[in-house]
Amino acid sequence: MIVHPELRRAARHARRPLLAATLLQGAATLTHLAQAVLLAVALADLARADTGRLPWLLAAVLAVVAARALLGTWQRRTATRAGAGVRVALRDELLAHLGRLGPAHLSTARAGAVRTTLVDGVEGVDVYVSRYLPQLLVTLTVPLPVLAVLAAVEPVALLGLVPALLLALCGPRAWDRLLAARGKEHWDTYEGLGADYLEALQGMPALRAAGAVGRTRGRLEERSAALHRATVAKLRVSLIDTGITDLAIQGGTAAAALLACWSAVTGSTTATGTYLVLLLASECFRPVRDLAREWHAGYLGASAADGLAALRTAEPAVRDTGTAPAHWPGPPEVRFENVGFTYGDADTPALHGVSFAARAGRTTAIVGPSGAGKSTLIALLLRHHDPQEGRISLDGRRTTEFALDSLRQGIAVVSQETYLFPATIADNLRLARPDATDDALTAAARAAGIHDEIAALPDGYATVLGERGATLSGGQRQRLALARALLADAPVLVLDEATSSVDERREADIVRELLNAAGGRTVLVVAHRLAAVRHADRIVVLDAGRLDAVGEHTGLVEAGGVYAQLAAAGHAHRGELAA
Ligand SMILES: Nc1ncnc2c1ncn2[C@@H]1O[C@H](COP(=O)(O)OP(=O)(O)OP(=O)(O)O)[C@@H](O)[C@H]1O
Repeated sequence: MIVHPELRRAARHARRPLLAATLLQGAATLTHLAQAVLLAVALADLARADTGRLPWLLAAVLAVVAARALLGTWQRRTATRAGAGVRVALRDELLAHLGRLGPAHLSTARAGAVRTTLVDGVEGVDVYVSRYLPQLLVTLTVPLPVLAVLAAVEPVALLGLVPALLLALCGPRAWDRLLAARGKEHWDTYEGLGADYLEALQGMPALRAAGAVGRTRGRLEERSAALHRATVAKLRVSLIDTGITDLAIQGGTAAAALLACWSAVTGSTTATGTYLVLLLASECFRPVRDLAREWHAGYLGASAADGLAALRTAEPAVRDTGTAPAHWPGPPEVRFENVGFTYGDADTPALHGVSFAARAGRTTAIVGPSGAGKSTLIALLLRHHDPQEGRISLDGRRTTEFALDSLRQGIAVVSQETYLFPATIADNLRLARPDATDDALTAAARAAGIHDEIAALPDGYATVLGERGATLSGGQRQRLALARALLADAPVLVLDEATSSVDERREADIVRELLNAAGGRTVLVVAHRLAAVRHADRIVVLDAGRLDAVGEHTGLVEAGGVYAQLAAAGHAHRGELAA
């Protein structure tokens, strides 16, 4: 008997169709009982050589069989609807929660494992709800009225049936804990294997470059073998479960038959009573047999239940308690005041006492050596985390006061990692604004310096991109992502290493064009290469999590601090490349 609080909770999403499916299942089971009663009466008549009622009885049996076929079809349809309802509601709920968890969650959880839970885990719950649960409810209720009928006909038959029923239903419970542990082990291995495969596929270029494809294949084979072992271990325990149930069913039916025969021999029961006991004894166990048949369906859902519960109850890194809409009359000023932040159990803070303002409608560049805290600053602005010290505000209002969705919609981000979906270029652009006109698409693409290349493609904006935008070069993908951000028309635009895949001269041009196109927005540009930021209205220099300086290009170079070192390193690098 497989029950899990998470599965009970999921079933609530489709209470009505589930109730209907259970009632129909019960009705279909009752047709077996009716059939048994009719056949018992017919056999008793035959034994007495009384054939007067026989045609009617046989016609009634046929009607019952037809009714069962109808009820069965109706039940399957209703159960499928219940399962689909649960599946859709559960996925909606989990996806909405994943949205609240944000990218911070995926920096600790493995994407492949989350995918397995969302796809296979939810499918498992669907099957549990649509097949196992109705049968479980029927199994717990139907044998009781059958036993009551048998008690009226031949009470002595209960001596064989009741202990056997109790053994069939309660015996396997002794193994429940072990079975649950094996199920969890199996699910964890399955989830891990899914994550391994996804990471191996996504990281194939890096694995090839490092000559590690063979080693990875070996590891995946080991993981597959571990999954096989977990499956066999699970099946071994389940065989004990099935064995006990079968033993009880066979033993109970045989005992009831023997007792019925004994009653017939001693003459304490009528012929009809004896046939009734013989046929109903078997029907008494039918729901238990049917439940055993659906066991696998139930087990799949139960194995996934812990993973689903973990994902559903995962705590987001930030609380969405703000209510203010992120709408401003003009582009807002973004202000960081004494911001301090330390990741999880890191020893040193990623940011410490950082204060500066990105002026409204202007471009502010954030530069600094690797690990200086630039990306962390942007993550805090987007509230992927909240700072432990200080405050970040937009036009004087703390980021925590805005509704999270609204805040994130108000800030368009183009990061180093662009994601393009396997769809047309136009569809990828319209992700940002579904109602954008073709002219708006072209204008954004022009500003991002990608229009001419799109127009030169045989299908232009209707070109279908490969998986993760694979049919475009890295630089083209980044510029397409830039166009998408421009189209979003958010008052704040963040370019986080957004042009790092573009060559340096092109980068400076694109950034200049972009800043023209982004006119009227507050822009924050994070870049390694200073060519991309030298024309910014203001440059913020970070070093090891602290603010080193704020100024504009010439002044900062003359001041001779970290910025001047970065500029010198850039010159040296260009020199090396030219040599
Ligand atoms: N998810 C994380 N968990 C723990 N520490 C982190 C995490 N992300 C960044 N850090 C640490 O925080 C510090 C700042 O990192 P951050 O990525 O913000 O720097 P950055 O200036 O953007 O670097 P880069 O230019 O190399 O991208 C670094 O010491 C880094 O190791």
